[in-house]
Amino acid sequence: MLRRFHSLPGLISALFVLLIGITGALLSINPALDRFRTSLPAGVSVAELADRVVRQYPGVEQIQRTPSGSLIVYYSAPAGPGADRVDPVSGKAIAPFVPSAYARWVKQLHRSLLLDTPGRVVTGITAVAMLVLCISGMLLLVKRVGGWRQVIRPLHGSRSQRWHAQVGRVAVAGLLMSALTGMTMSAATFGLISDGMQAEPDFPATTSGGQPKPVARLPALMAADLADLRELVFPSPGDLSAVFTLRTRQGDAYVDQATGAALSFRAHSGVREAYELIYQLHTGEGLWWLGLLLGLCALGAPWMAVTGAIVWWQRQRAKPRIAGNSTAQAAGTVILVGSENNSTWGFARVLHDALREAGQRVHTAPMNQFPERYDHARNLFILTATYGDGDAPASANQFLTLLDRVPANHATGYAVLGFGDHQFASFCQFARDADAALQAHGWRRALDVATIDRQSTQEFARWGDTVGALLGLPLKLEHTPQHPRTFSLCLRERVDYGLQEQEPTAVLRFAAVPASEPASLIDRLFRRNSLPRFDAGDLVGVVVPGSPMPRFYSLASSSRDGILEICVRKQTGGLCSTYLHGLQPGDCIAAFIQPNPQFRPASGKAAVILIGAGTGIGPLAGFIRNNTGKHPMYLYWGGRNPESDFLYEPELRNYLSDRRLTRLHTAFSRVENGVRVPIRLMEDADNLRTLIEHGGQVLVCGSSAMAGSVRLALDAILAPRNMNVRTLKASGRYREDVF
Ligand SMILES: Cc1cc2nc3c(=O)[nH]c(=O)nc-3n(C[C@H](O)[C@H](O)[C@H](O)COP(=O)(O)O)c2cc1C
Repeated sequence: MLRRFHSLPGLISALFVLLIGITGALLSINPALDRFRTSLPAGVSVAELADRVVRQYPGVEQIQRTPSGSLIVYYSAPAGPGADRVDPVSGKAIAPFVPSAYARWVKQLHRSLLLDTPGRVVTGITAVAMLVLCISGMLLLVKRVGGWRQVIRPLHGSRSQRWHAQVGRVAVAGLLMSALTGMTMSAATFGLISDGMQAEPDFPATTSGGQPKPVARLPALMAADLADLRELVFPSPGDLSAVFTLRTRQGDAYVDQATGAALSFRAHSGVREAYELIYQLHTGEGLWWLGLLLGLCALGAPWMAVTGAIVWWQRQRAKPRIAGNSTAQAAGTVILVGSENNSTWGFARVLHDALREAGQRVHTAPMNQFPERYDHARNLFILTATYGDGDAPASANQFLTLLDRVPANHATGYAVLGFGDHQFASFCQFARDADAALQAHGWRRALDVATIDRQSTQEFARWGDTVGALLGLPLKLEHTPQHPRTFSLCLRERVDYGLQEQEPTAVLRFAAVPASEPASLIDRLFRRNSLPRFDAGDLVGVVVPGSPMPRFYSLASSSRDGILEICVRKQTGGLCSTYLHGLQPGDCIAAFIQPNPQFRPASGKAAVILIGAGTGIGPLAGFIRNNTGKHPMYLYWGGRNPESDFLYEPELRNYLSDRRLTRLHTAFSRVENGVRVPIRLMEDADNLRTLIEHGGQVLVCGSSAMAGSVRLALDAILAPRNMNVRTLKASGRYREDVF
């Protein structure tokens, strides 16, 4: 919803935002140029200046001071009227004042797109759109990084996404100010609000009518400081009843040319002063440095418009395409999909097409778009993946809440198909939860919940047969999933552990270029052959030759480290771990990155408690390596034997000495009086309780059995403070990467 609120006004106004941003940036240079062309002497009165000007220009009609300090004299001379920029010290001409046609054109383009009133309406609306974009963009960013405190953290996502958000968070303050002030100025132009400019002083009913005094001796002009001057209009020569019009920062007055008295004076109203401040904050006039800052921010606007459009386009292209999708109301069958990385959509599309071929009207949508009404639906199929430790994937994270709002339809029979991986303890847990919730809400179950392990083509085809039998249709569901485009990784280095314990474990470090071929200058310049962007805690999908299913490993490095590092234990009969353990430096593999953004240490001063066992140390070591800010980090790690499988031992010692790691607690099980991680946690219970009470975050990585016993230990540790793992999880302070 928030994203739509951001992208819709963004797409509609992109062209205008682009134009107004560029012209705004160009205009922002003028106050600075103006400021550096003139410097006003201090302590000079308007009378002194007027006197100097009159000496040089006997036919002076008006002296104007621009907000940036330039003095313009308008005069009449025998050769005709003219205007000069003058030196305030001598009153002499610096140069003829010829307003730049180019600057005027840019200003008109900025204000009205050269279209007069309709153009002004459009620029006013664009200012409103910019305001909406700034606010919604900021909220989206906060949501994406996981809170206001995290907004300055490095960003993830595609290059355009990162650049869009990167520039956005720098420019947002300036753009917000320009949008707000621009909106106010537009509203004043159309008379929707007052700018306070209408209030003129009353024209004096009578004047002294005496002989004019020299301008240098007129008290009202002597009392006015040049720094406050806006405009001085001279009386027509020879007209004894005429007066000077003096406009200053404080207000406007008429001045008797014989006595020099201010005949009437009207101070500027609060509204006018506010409007002038808004004008200044928008244009930077009189505040050249602000003008330049706003100009830089305004340059961000076209950048945001272009990158925003690219991000939108990429998202559209990535959206699963479902041909012949009926509306929810018209459809006889509804398919709802819960997916994080889109592979479940491929299965849903096959089911959708097969049902359509069998003559059904089918509506397929994400689970988060659970329609409130289906008038004709007799079948509801839910195909969903599971993430985290039994949690909902992104496109289904609202489903259980939505279920409370949608009344059960007894004419509709439902069937849930879960997609998951048996390596995870909570295999297809979210599918089971969705099934249980539907039943609890009174929906009619047509088929028992079924599960698909690792996107198995055969299991899906078998489920298709069951569905076909249920519907009385000849359904043939054939789908072989495609994994994302892979890139090549070549092994640079390996460090072997665990041989003594018959538990071979290796830290494998890969680079994008084979070790034998150093990257060429061209490659380096264009980042060819470089690693894609990833962070410690993300996953790498390794594709074993001849196996259709990739295997995932948690990353122990970030792409900034220049290597891709994983920690792999050789499993008995494990296809991928055997393949990886067989690699020698120089050997290359095919792989792809799967982001896992929720498994990250929070920024800030609160402690990060890292808990792991075995190869679970991988991402945790990566987090510590990146902790260059030396935030408090505590590691509790369990292995078998310190002699043979103390993974990352030298690195951890270095991290302790340079304070990237605050404290290390190890637990070895295959030594005399061996212990496991939960025991170490219990021994350090007081400290852990205090750290967590003060906002500490817990990140756990390891086997599901270890994660289960860690949960139990922490529940016991936190019980005296009425806290538990469940509440920490709900507030995002307890994250697990479990295998
Ligand atoms: C980080 C991560 C966590 C996962 N957690 C679970 C889990 O707890 N239980 C499970 O059965 N499968 C889990 N899986 C496996 C996915 O549910 C499975 O690969 C699914 O087919 C992905 O579907 P999708 O591409 O549509 O998101 C996880 C996968 C990843 C990458």
